[in-house]
Amino acid sequence: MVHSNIHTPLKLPPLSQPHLPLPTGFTTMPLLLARTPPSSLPPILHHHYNSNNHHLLIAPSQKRFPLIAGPILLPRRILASSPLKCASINGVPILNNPEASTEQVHAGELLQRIRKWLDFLPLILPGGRWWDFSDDVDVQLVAQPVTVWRALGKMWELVARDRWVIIAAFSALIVAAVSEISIPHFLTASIFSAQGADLVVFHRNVRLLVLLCVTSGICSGIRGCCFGIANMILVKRMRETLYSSLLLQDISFFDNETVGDLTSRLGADCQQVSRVIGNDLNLILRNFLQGGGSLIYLLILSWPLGLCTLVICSILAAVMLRYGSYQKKAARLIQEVTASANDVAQETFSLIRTVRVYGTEEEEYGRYNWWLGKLADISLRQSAAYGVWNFNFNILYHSTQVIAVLFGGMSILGGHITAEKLTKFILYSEWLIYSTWWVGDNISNLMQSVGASEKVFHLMDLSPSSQFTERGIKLQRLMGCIEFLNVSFHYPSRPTVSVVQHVSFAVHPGEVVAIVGLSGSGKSTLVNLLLRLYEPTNGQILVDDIPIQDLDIMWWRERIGFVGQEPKLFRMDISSNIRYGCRDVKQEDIEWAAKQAYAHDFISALPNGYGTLVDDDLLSGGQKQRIAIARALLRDPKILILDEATSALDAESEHNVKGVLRSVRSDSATRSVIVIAHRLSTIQAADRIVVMDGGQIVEIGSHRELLLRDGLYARLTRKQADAMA
Ligand SMILES: Nc1ncnc2c1ncn2[C@@H]1O[C@H](COP(=O)(O)OP(=O)(O)OP(=O)(O)O)[C@@H](O)[C@H]1O
Repeated sequence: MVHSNIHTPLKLPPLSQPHLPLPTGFTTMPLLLARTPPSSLPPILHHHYNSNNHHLLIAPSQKRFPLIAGPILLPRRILASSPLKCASINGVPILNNPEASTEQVHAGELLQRIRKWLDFLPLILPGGRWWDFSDDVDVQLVAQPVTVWRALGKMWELVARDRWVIIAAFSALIVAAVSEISIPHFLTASIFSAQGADLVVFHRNVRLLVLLCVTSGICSGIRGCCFGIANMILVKRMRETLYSSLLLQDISFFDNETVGDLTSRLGADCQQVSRVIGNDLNLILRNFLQGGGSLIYLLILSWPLGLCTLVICSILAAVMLRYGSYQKKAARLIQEVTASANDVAQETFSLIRTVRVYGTEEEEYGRYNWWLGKLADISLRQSAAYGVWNFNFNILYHSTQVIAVLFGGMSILGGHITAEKLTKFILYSEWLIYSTWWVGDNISNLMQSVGASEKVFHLMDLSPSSQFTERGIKLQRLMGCIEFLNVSFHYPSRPTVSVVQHVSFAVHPGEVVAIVGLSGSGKSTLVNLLLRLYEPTNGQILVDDIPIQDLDIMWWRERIGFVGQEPKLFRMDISSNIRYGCRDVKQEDIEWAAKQAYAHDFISALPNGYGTLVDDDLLSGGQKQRIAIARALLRDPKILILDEATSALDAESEHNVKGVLRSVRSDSATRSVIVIAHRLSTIQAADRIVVMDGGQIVEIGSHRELLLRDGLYARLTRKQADAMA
């Protein structure tokens, strides 16, 4: 009897969604399921999906494990050990056959396996689909492919300042290569002169041999050392250039990039590229010179034999080029997949508390493991390609030996060639083929490095944000008058969602203006625009009647004190955290700022006081806010922006801190303050309150005026009062 559970087709998650791990006991399922051709399965089916009632289990790749459609017989032991209740694949039911005997099941399994391998075989033949990376690695390759010449040109730009190292390295390389390639000639000549009892020639050859050995040894040492230095210079410059290029990007760039991905570019990708000069180019040139020298020597010795070897080497070169471009593609994918795996790890570790509290360690492991699987998948094909390449090399290498012995032997018998010449021929043909192999191997490594460099070069080439390149106005005296004039804005990453619409209001010098509104109404976005983290899409922001984009950005930001919603601390001591962004600050000033922010007492109670090393996790939310407030106050800013800056403080600390925010150190000056707060009780004393709703200003006035108007502000105040009651 056959039980079946037919369900509506399962909705498969899109490729970009996190991939859930297989439930326990299902790891072998894909192999067992491989039964019928994948006629009705869409290509995305190499994902597995797990919801409350369904388990959809699909082989990791349709291509390599040709899959299933139609009813599927599940062995009892799998059903027994699994949480499977019902299952279907694209609406096709998985059937459960509890009546099948163990022998039947085993025979079925064996048949399925044989069928699977038979299906699999044509795919792994040269040109088969198994080798193709295009349709089963769903990573986005953002960067345009880089040609080897362009990559080498970029690398040269980076090391050109220290060209003496490169020149020394190449000079040593040429001398060492010529010395090494001459050794077999004198070696053979010495042996045969000894055999011919020609003492003078023998001694001369031995002296030359010693000289060549010493020269090649010294030059190899210089070559290795200089290429190592060139490598170090290249990686250092590359990381410097990449890091500074990233630091100077617009904030919107970071909305689209992840931290894990960027750190992977700086780490793994730069390291991979570092091999280019020290290993790849060095060896390619050395072997190219030696191979070229051997070929000329062979053609001089015997041109028919030399031509035969040349033909074999040309075939080897053709295989090598194909292999090299395959490796380049694989390397490119490996870098992308590694970056994605890093991304997952970085996200998990930075949110480890959330992971622990929600007990999602297994899911996170599954997510990371999914990328590792992809990595292994690509590396597997890379290794297989290496095996095929080695196979070709071996065949071709031994063919030269056979040809040399066959034709050479016949020539000796015919008296056309001497035994000494044939020995030299075999030695040099071996050298030639090995050089070709090495050149091939190194070219493929070079291709891999170039493949890895694509995203790095793409990022290095990004122009810095115009904010850093344009010089703006520095005002003699800043009054602190800010005016938003019909400002509208949408985030570059969401061009269709207008976050701020036609906003107009002013903050006069010395005024405290509060911005309130429901969550997501655009309050922080207004602050982002004022800090010029983004530019308005419409309208203007004026500072003392000057458009904000005409001001020098560094000058402008130095005059603003900003405390954000969740202040972050650097992994430095507390003094350095407070001093962050301020130059020439004395310890007394730091302590003054800490006292103003009511942070001095708790800092003094720490084991090392102001010298205590902190990071983002070591202090409470309120303590971090107080340090951030001290940081802002230390600048004695003309404009102070507080975005929920006191939300984590207790009522007493908040009251105390609020008192000092308005006061400035220099008595003659005033400070304009913009406060964003959800706790409406904290902004009642503001000179004006701007009420936002859905990206628009709906009310402006003092606390009393707004209560009398009985609009959104009055409603929000009443609701908060009710909640407190
Ligand atoms: N970097 C960003 N990229 C795209 N959209 C964003 C970005 N930052 C914020 N948004 C969107 O802009 C809208 C307004 O966000 P904003 O942070 O300004 O609201 P808010 O009023 O400050 O909210 P809250 O009171 O919760 O802090 C929200 O819909 C948010 O999803």
